Amino acid sequence: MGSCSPDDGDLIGSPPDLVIPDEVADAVRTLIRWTGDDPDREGLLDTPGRVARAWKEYGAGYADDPSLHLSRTFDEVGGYDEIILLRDIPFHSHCEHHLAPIIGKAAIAYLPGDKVVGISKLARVLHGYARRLQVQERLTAQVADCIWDHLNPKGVAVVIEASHACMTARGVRTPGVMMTTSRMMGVFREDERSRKEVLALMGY
Ligand SMILES: Nc1nc2c(ncn2[C@@H]2O[C@H](COP(=O)(O)OP(=O)(O)OP(=O)(O)O)[C@@H](O)[C@H]2O)c(=O)[nH]1
Ligand SMILES: [Zn+2]
Repeated sequence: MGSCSPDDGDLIGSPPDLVIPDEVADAVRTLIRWTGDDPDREGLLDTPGRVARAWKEYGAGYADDPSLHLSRTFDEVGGYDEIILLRDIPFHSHCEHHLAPIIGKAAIAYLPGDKVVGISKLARVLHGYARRLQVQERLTAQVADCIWDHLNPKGVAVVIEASHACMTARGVRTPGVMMTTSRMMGVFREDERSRKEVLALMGY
C-alpha cells in the first residue's frame, strides 16, 4: 500500500520560492482599490503577495493529475467484495462564477472489481479536482468518472454536500443552504437495491 510521504501528491502550501509576477500583485492592488480600500496603507502592503500565494494553493489542483493517485492498486483483499466507502471527507473549492469559497463534504464509494486502492487516494482525487475553479456538478462528475475510468469497479457513487459563499455571503444572501449533488455509476445506477444500500451506508 502507498505511503503518505509529504510529496505524495500533497497540495499543502505554496512553494517557498514562488515568484509572484508584477501583473498578479497589481491585479490584487486594483481589486483592493475596487473594494474601496487603499492598497498602500500599512496593513495591506503585503496583501498582494499573500493573496497571490493563497490562489496558487486554491488552484493547486491544476498541477495535479488526480488519476495518478489511482495508479497504485492492489488485489490482495482476502476475497472482500462489498462496498468500500469514505464518508464525511471535508474539502474546499472555489466557484467559477464569483471565485467565492465552496465548503463541503463528500462521500465516495465504490464496489471493487478486481482491484482496490489505498483509501487516502480517494480523498486525494477529490482534492485534486476541488482545488480548481469549479461548479459542484462538475466536481461530482469528475471524481466519479476518475474512479470509474481507473479502477474498473462494478459501481461508483459520489455524493457531495456543500455551502457556496456566493449564495450565503452575497447575491441572494441565504445562509445555511446546502447544495447536494450525486453521481451513481454501474450497479449503483442500474440496481435499486445497491443504490439504496450505498446511500444508507453514506447516511442518507
Ligand atoms: N449550478 C450551480 N450553480 C452555482 C454553483 N456555484 C455558484 N452557482 C450559482 O451560479 C449562478 C450564477 O448566476 P448569474 O446570474 O450568472 O450570477 P449573479 O448575477 O451573480 O447571480 P446571483 O448569485 O443570483 O446574484 C448563481 O446563482 C450562483 O449561486 C455551482 O456549483 N453550481
Ligand atoms: Zn458563485
